Amino acid sequence: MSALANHAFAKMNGIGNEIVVVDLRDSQGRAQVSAAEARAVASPAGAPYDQLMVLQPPRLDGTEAYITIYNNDGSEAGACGNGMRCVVRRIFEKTGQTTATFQTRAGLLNCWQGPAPDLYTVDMGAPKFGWQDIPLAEEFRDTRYIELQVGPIDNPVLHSPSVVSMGNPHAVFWVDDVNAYDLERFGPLLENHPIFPERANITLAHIVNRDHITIRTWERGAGLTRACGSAACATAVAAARLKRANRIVEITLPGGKLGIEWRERDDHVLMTGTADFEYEGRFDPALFASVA
Ligand SMILES: N[C@H](CCC[C@H](N)C(=O)O)C(=O)O
Repeated sequence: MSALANHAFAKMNGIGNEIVVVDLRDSQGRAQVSAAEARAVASPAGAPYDQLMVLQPPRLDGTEAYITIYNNDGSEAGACGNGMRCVVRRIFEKTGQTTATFQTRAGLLNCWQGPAPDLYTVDMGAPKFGWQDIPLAEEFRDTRYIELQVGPIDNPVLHSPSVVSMGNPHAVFWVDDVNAYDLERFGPLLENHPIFPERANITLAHIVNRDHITIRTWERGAGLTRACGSAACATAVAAARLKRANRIVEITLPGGKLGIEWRERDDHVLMTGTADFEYEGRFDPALFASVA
């Protein structure tokens, strides 16, 4: 039987990024979730989400949990900033802690209570810029802009994105108005472009001024979302690398705003924002009847 059958979950959101948190740290035996189970949870009879955060028993001393992150198509996401803030809020409220370290595929993430009681900060680690790190299918020495476009060759609609890995692949297209493009149409084309062998999260970004950027993101494996925390980090870093923004910026997303700092001293990216609890539930075993 699925480890998720009858298991408790929390439905939350990180500025509108739909997140489900499942704590399997106490489960006897199998604490793994298959792609088919993750898709079943995302179905209308389950708890529809953009990302599912599964807490598994810690694998390293000093960490609270090993977290596996799923997109709603069942694929694994290396990183999820908004989901991390939701997990952090949940743990802090239960334990009274104000700091915690988690392990994910992208490495160790330190998290702490932010500068106000409703704010949570996640140290998302250092960005990576090498073409193999993102990864790209071919060599680009300079990833501040890469050659990639959609639309007519002589008059592309979108072109020359910056690419960054925040533990997951991001392409950031610089535009004057993030709402002027049909991201639902171009998002899937770019997400699945052969230049991205592991697909990519696709962001439109408008630099309002050196302290403020507006973005909209088409997420790999989840589609249009109201917020993507790692995309906010990727955008802040890419803009600073181009010397078009400061290392501390505010990012406005459709669902709210995030504070991002690309810290000079260690290259780490700190993301600060809210996390909202919506409801708790238990998964109906019937959801998993036909999945392995
Ligand atoms: N919403 C998430 C990112 C999910 C990324 C995922 N779509 C992928 O890389 O596959 C965030 O707040 O960072």
